[in-house]
Amino acid sequence: MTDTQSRNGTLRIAVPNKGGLSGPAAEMLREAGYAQRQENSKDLVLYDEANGVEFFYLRPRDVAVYVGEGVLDLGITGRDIVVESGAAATEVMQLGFGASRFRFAAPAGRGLDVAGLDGLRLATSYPNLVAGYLAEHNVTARLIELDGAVESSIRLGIADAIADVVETGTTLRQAGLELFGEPILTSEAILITSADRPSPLGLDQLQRRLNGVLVARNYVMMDYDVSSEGLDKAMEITPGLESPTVSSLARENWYAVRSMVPRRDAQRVMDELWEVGARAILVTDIAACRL
Ligand SMILES: Nc1ncnc2c1ncn2[C@@H]1O[C@H](COP(=O)(O)OP(=O)(O)OP(=O)(O)O)[C@@H](O)[C@H]1O
Ligand SMILES: O=P(O)(O)OC[C@H]1O[C@H](OP(=O)(O)OP(=O)(O)O)[C@H](O)[C@@H]1O
Ligand SMILES: [Mg+2]
Repeated sequence: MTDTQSRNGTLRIAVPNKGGLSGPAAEMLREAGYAQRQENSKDLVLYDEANGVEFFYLRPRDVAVYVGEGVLDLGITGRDIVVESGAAATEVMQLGFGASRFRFAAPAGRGLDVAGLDGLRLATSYPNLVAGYLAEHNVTARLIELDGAVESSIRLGIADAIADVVETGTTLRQAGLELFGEPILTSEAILITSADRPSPLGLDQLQRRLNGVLVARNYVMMDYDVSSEGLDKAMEITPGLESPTVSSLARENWYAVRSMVPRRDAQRVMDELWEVGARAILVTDIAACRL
């Protein structure tokens, strides 16, 4: 069998081969128990026999095309890229990495707004996404399509404003630009499938695994001891996902409580538990879970 021939019953998943999404996508799949190619590998395809999944390493923009055409069952890429491609792809789940906003920017102090773009030159690598937004707002600008480093286009005199991916905003600031208008799109890495075909077999299991990774990343397990006086208040502080586990301790009127807590709240929750009399408060990472 050649690299790209279909294997019966195998789930075929497109994964970014390059760019900012490629490392985190592979890491997430690895954490979900799938085989992934080695870092810096140039492999185009990887067959994970144990899980019955075949991974195809493609350009992020092409991921949307292959999945939209129904050639591959599922794909991981950015929401902005999917919208730009116009592919017939449906978002199945958000993956919690690759977050960005797609925004307009112009030289700082120019005071431009979206209506003011009428008749101006607007540089972008996402012309379809921008054209759709401008049409909705009845604005006609001349789109200058560039491959990247769009922030330089104004200084170089080819454009008056830009529309581009913003993560930290550092690139914009360094180019002396400032944001204007509302975000055109809020993006992150997503799992997509064909809009025209039935859900592929195996999607549910993949989703459960990826969800498990998200929960393991975003939650910690918190254990503590508390006396009967503080128990109700403590349980209010740590309600858990469904309900905390409460077990009696050998010491009379004392309980051991176990509950999942959002990772980012862990320190605040520990302070609050301490205030209501909880002691021996322990936080542990969740290595994996299925909820
Ligand atoms: N700081 C960032 N810069 C660029 N893209 C980002 C950033 N943060 C998140 N993303 C997302 O990554 C995707 C862009 O991936 P893509 O591979 O096209 O570009 P890249 O990561 O900038 O790589 P390159 O430009 O080197 O090809 C988009 O979905 C975008 O929203
Ligand atoms: O808000 P920031 O954190 O500064 O990140 C956003 C910048 O990063 C990306 O550029 P990239 O490095 O991918 O180069 P490119 O423009 O050539 O794609 C993107 O196109 C922005 O320019
Ligand atoms: Mg880029």
